[in-house]
Amino acid sequence: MGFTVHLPTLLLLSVAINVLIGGLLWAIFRLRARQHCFRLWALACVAFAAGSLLAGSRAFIDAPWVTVFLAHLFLGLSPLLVLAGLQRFYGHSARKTRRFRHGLNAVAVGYCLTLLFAFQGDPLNARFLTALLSAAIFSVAVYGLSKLDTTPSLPVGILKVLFTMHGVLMMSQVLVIGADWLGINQLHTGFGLRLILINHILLAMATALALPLLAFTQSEQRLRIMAERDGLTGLYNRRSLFREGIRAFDNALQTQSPMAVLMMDLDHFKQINDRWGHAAGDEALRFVARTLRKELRNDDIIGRIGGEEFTVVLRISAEDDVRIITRRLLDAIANNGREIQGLPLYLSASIGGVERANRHTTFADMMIEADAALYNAKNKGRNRAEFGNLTPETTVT
Ligand SMILES: Nc1nc2c(ncn2[C@@H]2O[C@H](COP(=O)(O)OP(=O)(O)OP(=O)(O)O)[C@@H](O)[C@H]2O)c(=O)[nH]1
Repeated sequence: MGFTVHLPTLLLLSVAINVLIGGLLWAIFRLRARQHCFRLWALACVAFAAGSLLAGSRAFIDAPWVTVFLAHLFLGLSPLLVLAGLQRFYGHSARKTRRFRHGLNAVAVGYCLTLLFAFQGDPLNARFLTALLSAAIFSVAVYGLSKLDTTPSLPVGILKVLFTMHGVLMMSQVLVIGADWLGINQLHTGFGLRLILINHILLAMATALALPLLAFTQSEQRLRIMAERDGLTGLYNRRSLFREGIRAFDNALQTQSPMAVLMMDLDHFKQINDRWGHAAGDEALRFVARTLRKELRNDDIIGRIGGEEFTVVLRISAEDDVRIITRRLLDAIANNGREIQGLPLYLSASIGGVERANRHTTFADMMIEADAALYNAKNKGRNRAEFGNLTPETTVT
């Protein structure tokens, strides 16, 4: 049983879908504080739809300037606009952006001029050029995406696959036409190109759908980060620190493994704010967050649970000595926090620590004890650590 696709139907479907997605992207552009990548992607969809429509009307209109030249102008412009949108979306530095935009403008003008001189009414010439340009653009896009160290990774992965397929398809088109010109084509050129065109239309639709997905997953992730993280330091906020702490506690309880909680409070922080201003205080808080990240392991849970109050949940092993870790933290803060951004802040902190023991039935029990130990450390003169009850019979070994 032969498989046939009615090309005009597919073409019309692609035009309709691209116009619809273009409209959706334009609406996102209007809604999202005029984020320009969406306008560029909307225009890319419309350019693709216009190009497809003009190219498809070749059967009815005998005007190569419209059905070949103009059609391919739109079809070539479409991937350029997608690339320009991606560049805007990931927002590089102003200088890089300017250079990139000049580069894209130069490629667009070069493409128009080459098309103008080369097409000579022959659709194959125009297809060859557009395919060559598209293959190059998709390769640049894949290269750019793979250089990005960004999340969410799923839509980026989808786009990379789609762009790679686009690139390979466009290169096949170049090769099929090239082979035909050289007279070494074993395939029926019309059939080969038709197959490529069908795949290209399907891929263009998939790409148009993947672009809003990229945007929505990114904003969803931003919202999650805003809900979970402390805006000033990027550490866990109070709520997520408790959530992660409870998870770690339950896990340690189940596996009967040790863990520790450290509650840290900066000393005389009010004086720093009063003397050097709130901005210097904020900088000091960021410095403490950086220090904690640097001194602790990646799987330790670090949060800012109040103004100048931090909490760390340590997943320790039996060999780890919490006192040594705690001393290291206090020393790092006191030694490196003498001067922050040229200001003599002389930061120091106090820590209340506790190791999980059989008397703890919940994470909150550990937090209460750590808090009491912190209170103790403050009372005993600050810049020191005090620990909860660590008697051998109650401590997990
Ligand atoms: N810059 C800055 N200051 C903050 C922030 N959150 C809380 N603070 C300040 O932190 C200070 C905390 O002061 P206190 O609770 O009196 O504690 P302290 O001065 O550190 O004294 P001790 O803890 O007893 O050593 C207050 O002045 C708050 O305004 C913040 O996000 N940024």
